[in-house]
Amino acid sequence: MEGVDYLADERKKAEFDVNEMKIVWAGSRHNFELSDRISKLVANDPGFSKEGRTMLPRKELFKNTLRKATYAWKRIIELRLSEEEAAKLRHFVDEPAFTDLHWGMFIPAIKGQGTDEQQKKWLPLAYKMQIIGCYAQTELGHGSNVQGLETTATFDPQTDEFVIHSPTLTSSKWWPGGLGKVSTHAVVYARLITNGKDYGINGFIVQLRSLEDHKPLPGVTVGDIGLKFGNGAYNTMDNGVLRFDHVRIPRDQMLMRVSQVTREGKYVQSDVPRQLLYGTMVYVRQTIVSDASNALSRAVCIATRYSAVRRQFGSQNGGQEIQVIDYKTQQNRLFPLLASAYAFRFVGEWLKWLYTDVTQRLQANDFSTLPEAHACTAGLKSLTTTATADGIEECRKLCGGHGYLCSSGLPELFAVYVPACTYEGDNTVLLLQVARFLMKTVSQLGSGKKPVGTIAYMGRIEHLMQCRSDVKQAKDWLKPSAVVEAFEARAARMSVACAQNLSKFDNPEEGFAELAADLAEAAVAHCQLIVVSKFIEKLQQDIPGEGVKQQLEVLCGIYYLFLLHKHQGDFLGTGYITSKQASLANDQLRALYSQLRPNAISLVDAFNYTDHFLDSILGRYDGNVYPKLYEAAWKDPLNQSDIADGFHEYIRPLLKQQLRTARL
Ligand SMILES: CCCCCCCCCCCCCCCC(=O)SCCNC(=O)CCNC(=O)[C@H](O)C(C)(C)COP(=O)(O)OP(=O)(O)OC[C@H]1O[C@@H](n2cnc3c(N)ncnc32)[C@H](O)[C@@H]1OP(=O)(O)O
Ligand SMILES: Cc1cc2nc3c(=O)[nH]c(=O)nc-3n(C[C@H](O)[C@H](O)[C@H](O)COP(=O)(O)OP(=O)(O)OC[C@H]3O[C@@H](n4cnc5c(N)ncnc54)[C@H](O)[C@@H]3O)c2cc1C
Repeated sequence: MEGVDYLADERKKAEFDVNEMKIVWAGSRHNFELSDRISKLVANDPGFSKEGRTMLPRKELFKNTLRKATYAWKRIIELRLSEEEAAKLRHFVDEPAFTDLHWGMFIPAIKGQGTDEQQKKWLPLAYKMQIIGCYAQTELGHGSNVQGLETTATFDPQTDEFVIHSPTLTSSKWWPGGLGKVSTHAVVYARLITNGKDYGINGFIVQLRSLEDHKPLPGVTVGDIGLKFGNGAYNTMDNGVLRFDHVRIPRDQMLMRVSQVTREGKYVQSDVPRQLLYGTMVYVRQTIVSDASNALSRAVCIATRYSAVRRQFGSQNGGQEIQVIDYKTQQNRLFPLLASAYAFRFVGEWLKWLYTDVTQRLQANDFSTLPEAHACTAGLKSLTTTATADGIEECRKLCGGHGYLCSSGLPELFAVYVPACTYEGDNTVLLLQVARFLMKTVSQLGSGKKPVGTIAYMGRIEHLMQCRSDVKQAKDWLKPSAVVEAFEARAARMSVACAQNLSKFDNPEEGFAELAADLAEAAVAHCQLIVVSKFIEKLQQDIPGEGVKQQLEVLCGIYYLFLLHKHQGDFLGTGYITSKQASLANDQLRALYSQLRPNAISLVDAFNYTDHFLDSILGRYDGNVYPKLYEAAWKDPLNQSDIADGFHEYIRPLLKQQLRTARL
């Protein structure tokens, strides 16, 4: 029945002010009002309908994305939206498109690595979308190993130009989003060669297509790399292949903030560290961490609502069966994901602050916090995307058979999200970057250099190596100091153990390679400590709204106790807790699940998602699942006729043959 709220009883159980929680989730009242207004604007505009998206063949799907992206731009201009509003609008349109890379990587690369003059020349064109750009770094042969890229940019002093060339098959650019069919320009990463010397990787702005007829320029070969995982999903994006045959560009299209080539061909390294070349990746990793909570909360919202609607077993005296959300096993799989969505939200907020801080310092030529910013963005990108991709898949399973239907929204969400574990740095490769940072920190302990920021706990290494948990009863696990010390001691001990093992090798690089799996685990422990600490710090702020802080305390407890339970081996193995204390943690975790249960639906309502954005029958706000699933099935193209296409060619002859066989 339309208009009935099947989840109304659940909503009545809430023990907190949902509207205030919406503001906490959004980060501020301003952010809430912005998201609320723009998400409704998109949801109410038929131009942004998602109807039938997963059924479209690739060419139509892609054209539909072009239409939507152009329509979004038209609305942005008509409504005179600010940059912030426009970004929100693209987010709620919810379809990966070339515009993600244009706004998310091409423009930031020019901003971060271009000189003032280069920014003045290129940014206005890009802001008006008079040129469309992408970020062309990865090649067929190398992605993670950026220093191994093979494309060359050789300076020709005769003409004051760079010659961009793809010398081998493996040097073909491969993967850049927006490259295949749309971009007119790219920031291309290539080996800078001048006076016969190779100075390593640098960025260059290269025009790829004519601004008149969109044909590839002479010497440029460009196309799409082919169909990717999942129906619809990331296939709305034209990830591309690109080859250069001695393509010439003016010298001033080398991005020259980090290093320059003079008119005479002299290479000049400015006092800016070379690592700034990787700055766009630091920026995007930070945005990916914020985005993880968006994706995970979507999946959790769907699975939580459906778990309250769905009933199986346990009917007594002809009464209703049990809501599957009341099974402790369901809670043990679902509630930690709900808690993780909130945890990632807050750590994302903090990371944004850290990134803004490091950017301001860089502008003032203070590069001291760059290594920590790199370690935090790399590590948290790895941690949150791995947990989110796994979490979306778990939510699909939590929805049983119906979760496997595209109309649940979960298969597409998973297919769109899962490459986040690979793009912008493979998650294992990134953990090893964190491990290098940790090993460097441990090796410098005692040198007088005081560890600061997220690594400050290492400054108390002597205490952390020998302290023991003083938890005596389950509720002691609710004390923030007990928890932070547990996570600090675990991370510190795992790092020190790795450092001790490394010191047994004559060649440190050989040791690092041999111990890589242990090092990655130490990096995970360090990153989990960051997330837990930032959640606890959030709770120390003044949080208005009846019951809001209490709910966040429950979520925070579930987040860290679930981690403690899952990684019990680390905590026990490093000797910080006893098995009795581990078991008390588990008792407390179960108690928290019971506290969360009546609030579960309202906690996902606090995400404030429209049905358009969720795009899930199982996650509908009103819980009206069964009639809508039934209705949707009949919209499948297979159901356009009672008799299937192909009946006369294939089914009928088969049946006839069986008839003949039967007669024999
Ligand atoms: C449904 C709706 C859809 C919308 C939703 C939108 C979502 C949002 C869109 C996203 C859409 C996808 C967009 C994908 C776009 C790509 O995927 S672009 C390509 C990204 N590629 C990568 O990330 C490659 C990964 N590899 C790397 O980052 C580096 O090469 C590695 C692994 C760090 C190795 O670097 P290396 O220089 O070879 O080696 P290393 O000696 O380890 O490092 C040298 C020094 O630099 C430092 N360093 C390394 N990296 C950095 C750095 N980044 N910063 C600072 N220092 C660094 C090291 O710490 C080291 O320092 P020291 O110890 O010497 O002091
Ligand atoms: C959907 C999508 C969009 C993308 N968009 C862009 C884009 O816009 N622009 C762009 O330039 N690129 C883009 N990429 C490319 C992406 O950045 C790379 O694929 C990514 O950086 C991983 O590199 P790789 O493919 O070389 O993986 P590989 O490094 O080949 O990884 C293969 C395996 O080897 C392991 N491995 C590699 N090195 C090490 C090591 N040192 N130690 C231990 N294990 C290791 C990895 O963990 C992994 O399991 C995109 C990729 C995808 C999937």
